[in-house]
Amino acid sequence: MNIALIAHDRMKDEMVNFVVAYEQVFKEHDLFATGTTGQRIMESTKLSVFRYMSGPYGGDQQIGAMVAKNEMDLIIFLRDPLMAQPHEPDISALLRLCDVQGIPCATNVATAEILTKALERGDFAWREVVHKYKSESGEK
Ligand SMILES: O=C(CO)COP(=O)(O)O
Repeated sequence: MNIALIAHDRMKDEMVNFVVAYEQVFKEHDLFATGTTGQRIMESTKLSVFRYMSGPYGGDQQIGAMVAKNEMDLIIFLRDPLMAQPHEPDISALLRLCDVQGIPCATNVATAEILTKALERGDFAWREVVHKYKSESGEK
């Protein structure tokens, strides 16, 4: 599965602690992140993370492009609910695209934990059908 990990600055410690706790689950998957979040995760784990640009410089939009193409299977996006972000339109756009494509998206750690346990249990197997269809149909 393709999984995106994104955290705003005041949420980054929480993200790192979460990913460390579930490293054994995440190591079975392809991980993507915005720039700084990905760097922090790689510094604290043995995981390899494909890093897009930092969020304010377009990273949310780059991940959004994958979501638009139905290539992302799960998003964990620990948003800061108490601080306005300069790139709020990009954040809203990413969340909107998750709803367009029906992609599970956790915006707090409690939801992230439930979705990660579901991932571990194999509840995301339905996404393999999407990947298979896309590769067989040549859909871009
Ligand atoms: O701003 C972000 C998401 O909106 C996160 O970006 P960084 O991971 O580069 O800090």
